[in-house]
Amino acid sequence: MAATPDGSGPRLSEELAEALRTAAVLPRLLVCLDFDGCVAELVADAEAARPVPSNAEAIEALAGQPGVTLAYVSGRPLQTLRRLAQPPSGVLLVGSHGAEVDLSGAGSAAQSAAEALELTAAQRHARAELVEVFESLAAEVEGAWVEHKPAGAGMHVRRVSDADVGDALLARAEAAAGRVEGVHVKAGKRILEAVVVHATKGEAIEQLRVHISPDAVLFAGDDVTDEQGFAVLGEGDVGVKVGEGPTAASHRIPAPADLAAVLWELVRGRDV
Ligand SMILES: O=P(O)(O)OC[C@H]1O[C@H](O[C@H]2O[C@H](CO)[C@@H](O)[C@H](O)[C@H]2O)[C@H](O)[C@@H](O)[C@@H]1O
Repeated sequence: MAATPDGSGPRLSEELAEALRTAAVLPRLLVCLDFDGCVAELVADAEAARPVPSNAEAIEALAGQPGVTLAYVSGRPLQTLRRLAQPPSGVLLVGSHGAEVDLSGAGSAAQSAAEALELTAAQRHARAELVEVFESLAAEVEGAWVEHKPAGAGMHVRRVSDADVGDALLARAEAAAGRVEGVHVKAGKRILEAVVVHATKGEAIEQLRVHISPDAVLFAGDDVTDEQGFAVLGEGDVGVKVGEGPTAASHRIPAPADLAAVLWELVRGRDV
């Protein structure tokens, strides 16, 4: 059953509901959301990922609240994030784990080429080498594919039928990326990303905090890279880990379908 504006549907822990009610009444609230595995379910075809409909509805409602700023903080390239998430206007966008930022709040409206990530000659060279090496490794394993990203490349193995074969490919990709100068590696869910620009979700959230000056920050995410986001949260902030696994987040919900209940709790809290 999907979460609804009146609070029926999935139930949150009392601790999380209380933390949300406390945050909801503050004058300025910054709500940062990871995309894949948080707003959208994880799917085999990365291009098919879309917000869970009840999450999209709650995001629309929360984004329209005075004093609330919503931001997607994602590993997706900015343009892909905009196309797949279809954010309402006013929503800020952070892509490529923080390497790409759109603070215009233009929502899903198309942006100019001016926002393209600028790489140095050395970074361009390293990125090209990464893409080439990853493509040749992926060609050896059925189902593996390489996502070409502005700051690097991602080796995907979700479609590799044998998990051990996928894991072995991720290990080979990590070793190969380690041999390319200036490359940072990020492990994710059935993906190994290698990037030529240093950026973390923690730094991105701190940048948004300076930009917005909120009284509290909520960050929800599901992946290993989201832990750097949870790490920069402080007293009065709310961290929500989606799904299982170790986390520094103070609260947890079982799945992306439960995120709407979190967002509606904030909407209701601001209405009182
Ligand atoms: O920070 P996020 O918004 O969570 O983005 C992280 C990566 O998400 C995408 O990959 C993941 O989702 C895919 C679609 O569900 C799934 O097929 C894949 O296995 C996951 O790792 C995306 O493709 C990456 O570029 C993002 O960095």
